[in-house]
Amino acid sequence: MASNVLSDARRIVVKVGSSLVTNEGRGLDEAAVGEWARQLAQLMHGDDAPRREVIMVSSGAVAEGMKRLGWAQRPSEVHELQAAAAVGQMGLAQMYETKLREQGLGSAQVLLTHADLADRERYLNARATLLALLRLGVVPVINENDTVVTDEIKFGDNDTLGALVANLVEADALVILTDQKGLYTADPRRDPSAQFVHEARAGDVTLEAMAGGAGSSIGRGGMITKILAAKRAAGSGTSTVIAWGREPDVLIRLARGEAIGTLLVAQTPKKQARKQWMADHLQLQGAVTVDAGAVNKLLRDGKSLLPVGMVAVQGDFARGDVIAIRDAKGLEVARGLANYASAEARRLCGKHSYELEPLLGYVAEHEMVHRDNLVLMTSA
Ligand SMILES: Nc1ncnc2c1ncn2[C@@H]1O[C@H](COP(=O)(O)OP(=O)(O)O)[C@@H](O)[C@H]1O
Ligand SMILES: N[C@@H](CCC(=O)OP(=O)(O)O)C(=O)O
Repeated sequence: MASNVLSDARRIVVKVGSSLVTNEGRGLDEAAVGEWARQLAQLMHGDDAPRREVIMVSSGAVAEGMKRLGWAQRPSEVHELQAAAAVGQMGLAQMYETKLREQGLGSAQVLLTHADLADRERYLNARATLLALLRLGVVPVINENDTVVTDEIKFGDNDTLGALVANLVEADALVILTDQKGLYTADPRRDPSAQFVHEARAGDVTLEAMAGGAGSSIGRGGMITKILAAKRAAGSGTSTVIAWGREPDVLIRLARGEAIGTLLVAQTPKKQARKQWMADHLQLQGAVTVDAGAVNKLLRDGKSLLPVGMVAVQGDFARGDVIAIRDAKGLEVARGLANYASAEARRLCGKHSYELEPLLGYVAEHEMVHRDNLVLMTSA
């Protein structure tokens, strides 16, 4: 049904997991990376098909660092993990550089944190740099900047990072290569009767119930983060394929339209880029709780959020920060740029527009969040 998703894709993000890259933690799998590099070269310079732009998102720094440091057990101490990532990332970068160069391709290492993408200026900077690299025919090889991340600024897993990168560059497809053939109705390591899922809609909540955590001690996210990544990527119109990284010619065959792996088709309308940026914030500075009338105005009428509909304010945020808008049950119905800082917002709860100036001594805007700066996170 949707076999043209990959064959039509011009800009592709390929994410590879730790267990593939490091041979289940035994050490960098140069042959596998060499294989992907060969396929990338064919996709990028192929004579038989339109040329593609490819970005790699590669895990494996922690697993490779542990191997190089002689650690059998994943450390629980965060700075040890970060040290392992710093050691392993050297090996990863070196290997990609060598294997891509053997294919006549340039490569570039890009290490990101969530804080880089949450800040609008740095986000636009990262986007411009990645697009410049693609124009130059260079393959960006991206990983999380594990050495400096704290809980507040981390993506957590590279499936999420892959989706955010796909949104950042408005990729046509996200290919997640892993150690399984794709998604099964249950974790095939635990349930031998699990059925293979060939195709589904990205964002279908029934998929989340099928997907479990990581099957090995090497991977981080497991299948659930891949399913959620597909849902996230669908926001920018990106469809996702989850496939086995050792499938012969996997990338080339996918690009030819062959149905391998699990295809998760993006069907949600593409969000405007700036709204997608807001939707992709993994951590927010704060939130406002609004009444049922305000929820209706936002979801059904596409209106701005006015202070009169606000009931409570949570967190500590500044004007211009992205904040969540929650209903009385705590469900995030929308998010957007705050026109007032949290201290002022607390004073504005339930107030009509004509009350704002006497209360504050000035009026910046009548809306707490203007509809142009607002993205819905749920449907009516
Ligand atoms: N429904 C499912 N279908 C396929 N794999 C699943 C499912 N639920 C859990 N898994 C597990 O997810 C693992 C892949 O995730 P992970 O180990 O994080 O890999 P990667 O390092 O490639 O990101 C598989 O090896 C499998 O055991
Ligand atoms: N940034 C980490 C990747 C963590 C991660 O998400 O791993 P995986 O589930 O194998 O994709 C690393 O390079 O070790």
